[in-house]
Amino acid sequence: MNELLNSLTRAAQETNIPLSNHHLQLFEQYYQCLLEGNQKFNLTAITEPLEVAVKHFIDSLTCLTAVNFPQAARLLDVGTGAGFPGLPIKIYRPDLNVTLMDSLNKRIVFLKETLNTLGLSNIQAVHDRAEDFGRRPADRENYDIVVSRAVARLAVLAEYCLPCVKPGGYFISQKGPDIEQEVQEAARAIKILGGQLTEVKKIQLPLIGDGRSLVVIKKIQPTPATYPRKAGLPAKKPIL
Ligand SMILES: C[S@@+](CC[C@H](N)C(=O)[O-])C[C@H]1O[C@@H](n2cnc3c(N)ncnc32)[C@H](O)[C@@H]1O
Repeated sequence: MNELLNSLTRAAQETNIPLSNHHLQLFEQYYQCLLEGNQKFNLTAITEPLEVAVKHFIDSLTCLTAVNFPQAARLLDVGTGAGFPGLPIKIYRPDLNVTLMDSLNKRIVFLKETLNTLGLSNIQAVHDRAEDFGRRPADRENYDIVVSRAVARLAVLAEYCLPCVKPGGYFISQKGPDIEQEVQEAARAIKILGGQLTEVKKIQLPLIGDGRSLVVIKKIQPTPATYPRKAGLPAKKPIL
């Protein structure tokens, strides 16, 4: 077995996320796309098989341990970059209807090529800014779950993501190990935008042991129509 599949299998066992041969085949294809795409699109500094298996693929799949993802749920990944965490989640759960969104078009071009290669259906890559996307009637409050990794501080990210979550749905923010201060700083934004902090789930990545946090926020009320504010404003003047 090659190094990627060997690492992925061991990491998945340790995390209690069983992977089928079909999953492994798709992850291997995705890895090849990442390596090839990296030369053209400059996608990620992480390219070693063990690191990609754990820090990209398994790290993405840990979102599935945060809340129940209902069958055929609509999932949005804000600032997906090279597809994390949305694409590994889709590989694992093909029943989900997934939208990968990013404001950088070259990442979307890469993702469209990759989705073609992997032959996945019910998944789309969309070029947009979160602030504009969240105001579109077709997308606003239309996702069961919104995920995001490494895009912005939580107070800013809440304004990017919560407007798209259906009331009753969840926003899962993937963060590093020391997140308490950032969560506190975002408390007002989360409340104003209609969210309620449910849990900060601590994760230890298998094989390498690095710590991560999943900040789980439930949407309990509709987001006021004034949010998200116009592009650039959430980052420039976060709700604090
Ligand atoms: C550091 S990368 C993280 C990519 C991926 N989520 C990951 O964890 O590997 C941040 C990504 O967020 C995107 N981004 C930043 N601000 C955004 C916004 N306002 N709307 C949509 N995408 C945004 C960037 O283009 C970039 O691809």
